[in-house]
Amino acid sequence: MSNNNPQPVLELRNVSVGYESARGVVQAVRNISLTIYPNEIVGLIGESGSGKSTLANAIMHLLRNSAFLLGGEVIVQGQNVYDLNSKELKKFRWNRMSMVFQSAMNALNPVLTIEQQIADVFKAHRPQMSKHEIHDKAVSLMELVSIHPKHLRSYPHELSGGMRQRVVIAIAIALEPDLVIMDEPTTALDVVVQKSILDKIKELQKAKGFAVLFISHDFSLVAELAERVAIMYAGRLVEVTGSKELNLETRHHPYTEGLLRAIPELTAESVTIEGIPGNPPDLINLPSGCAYHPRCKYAMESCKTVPPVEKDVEGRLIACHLYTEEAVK
Ligand SMILES: Nc1ncnc2c1ncn2[C@@H]1O[C@H](COP(=O)(O)OP(=O)(O)OP(=O)(O)O)[C@@H](O)[C@H]1O
Ligand code: NI
Repeated sequence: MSNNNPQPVLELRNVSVGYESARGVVQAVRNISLTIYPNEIVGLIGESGSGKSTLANAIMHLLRNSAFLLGGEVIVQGQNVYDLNSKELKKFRWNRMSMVFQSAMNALNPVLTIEQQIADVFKAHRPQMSKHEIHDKAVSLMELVSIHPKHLRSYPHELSGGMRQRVVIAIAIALEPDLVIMDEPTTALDVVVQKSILDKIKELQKAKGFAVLFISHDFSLVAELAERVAIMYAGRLVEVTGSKELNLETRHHPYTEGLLRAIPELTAESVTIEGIPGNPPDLINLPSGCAYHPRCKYAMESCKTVPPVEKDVEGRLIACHLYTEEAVK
């Protein structure tokens, strides 16, 4: 890697997260390392339960209740997030990094107008701003996400799902953070609205220059939006690839390949969905070796015993014995 690479916006170094449970510690995130540079949109995908939201909460230092950081470092703009005290953390969040939570559009406060909810962000983080300045900011934020400013006086229930989601995105970028994590921001919306929100995210990202970690379980959506895609299985990253390479002509991790085969082929005359046989594993009792081996059609002896480490395969990072020298021998 060259020396003139800019400082990463986000650096995850061997991040692991656990949940205390009656059955023991559920290790939902295992040893994840990932770097995101300024202006990048990186997708994070994986089946339900693979640990995507847990990782997002860990980045925001918002692990709650039974969840805790088991190990590793989260570095945002050069700052280790876990070195901040709670006062510093409050400042850091929303100013430097923000998050659009899973089903956030239903989390807007039903008894406050949109303007009150936008204003709350500025009141909390920019106490020196006057009411007039805050109002002007609220108007320009609404314009930024293409909602008529008259809706500042509306209550959430008076807006469509797509508009509410735009409001939530406006709030997330209100303080111009460097990193915005979006956890399934379009899942509950119909395809047309989804598309318009994706276009809006791209447009805002270009205009404001923040980096995005975009979480989804929809491969085609992520491939369209992100330049790079990280694929998660049972708490681990199994592959990090350029989205242009997300096709079956390129060699991938078998899990990535399975996900790609599961996408309906829209260009073909008939729609075929292969799907991946088997179920996601029990995180307390993970299969030995590579956690994917019981579902993998290429599984070899070594896959049952030796956990694969990430290897550079033609510019992609893949953790699979198919690509390690040991297996090639
Ligand atoms: N409070 C909890 N206690 C114990 N285990 C939990 C708890 N919350 C989540 N988990 C475990 O952590 C794993 C990861 O959950 P997480 O919500 O991060 O997955 P996800 O990839 O975001 O899934 P989805 O696509 O459904 O949002 C789950 O498989 C679940 O078993
Ligand atoms: Ni989730």
